[in-house]
Amino acid sequence: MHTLRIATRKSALALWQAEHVAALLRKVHPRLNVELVPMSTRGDQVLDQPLARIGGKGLFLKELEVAMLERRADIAVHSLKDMPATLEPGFAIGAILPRADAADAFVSARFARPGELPEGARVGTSSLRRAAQLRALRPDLDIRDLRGNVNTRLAKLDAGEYDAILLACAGLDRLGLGDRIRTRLQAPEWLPAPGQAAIAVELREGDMRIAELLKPLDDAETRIAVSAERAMNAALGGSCTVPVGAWCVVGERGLTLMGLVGDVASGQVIRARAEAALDGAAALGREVAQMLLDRGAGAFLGRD
Ligand SMILES: NCc1[nH]cc(CCC(=O)O)c1CC(=O)O
Repeated sequence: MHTLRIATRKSALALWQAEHVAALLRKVHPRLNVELVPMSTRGDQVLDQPLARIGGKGLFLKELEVAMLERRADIAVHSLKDMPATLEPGFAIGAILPRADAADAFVSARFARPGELPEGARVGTSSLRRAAQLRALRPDLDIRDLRGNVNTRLAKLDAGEYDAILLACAGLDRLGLGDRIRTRLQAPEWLPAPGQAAIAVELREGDMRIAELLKPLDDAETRIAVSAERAMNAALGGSCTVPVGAWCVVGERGLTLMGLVGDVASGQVIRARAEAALDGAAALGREVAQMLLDRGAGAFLGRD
């Protein structure tokens, strides 16, 4: 019997996502033996500095990719939003699972929505995108960095360090913590990160046997939506050190992509939106990126 090994980070959310992929693979390939290979990454170890400063998204992938190259694992499971715009050479995405709720969550014991927060209230988030959008809504708030996995962040809220925190709904829902969500912050007013709430399965490029095993897990609609969002992000420079939000709706007739670039310091947010046919995701992403640049987003991206 063949064994397929899944490299995963050790956080509760990462393990849930890897187990989810394992369960789906066992279901579509009943004779396949699927095992998890949990490991910790640089991104999990360095918790005392803002993510944007310590080198970005590749941090969460490196150890998992080394495991695949050394054949200690065959695939790796990631949150797509944590993956860089371009993968390391030799790796590819073999499947993108159907998307969960891509909204961000407003979590607080005392307040039901951002508008209810008293002046100067402390809000925790490690995401520049969330901080910029919140500042645009409420310039008076005291927005503070908040790192750590989902349970650590909730514990810091419960300990009274913050009046509210912002997280991804998908992560809370997956961990059975959806009842902590007071408001789901949704498009078009509030945009998620490109690829948020989608789970991606990475494999060694050219590994056709594994690619075939992964194919039944792929969701065409999610793949189209996130490719528009990621193309937009890539055209803007694709780094996680700038606040970029993107949300693509796949309708019967075509795609609608909304994008924004924000500035945490000034609380300014630049928005753009365009439509395209179902087969035009990548070009649509580049078009919305260009619209954002034409409206002055370059100044926020550190180039013009
Ligand atoms: N950056 C960590 C991370 N990566 C993916 C998710 C949520 C799950 C998802 O978007 O698929 C989270 C937690 C969060 O942002 O609150």
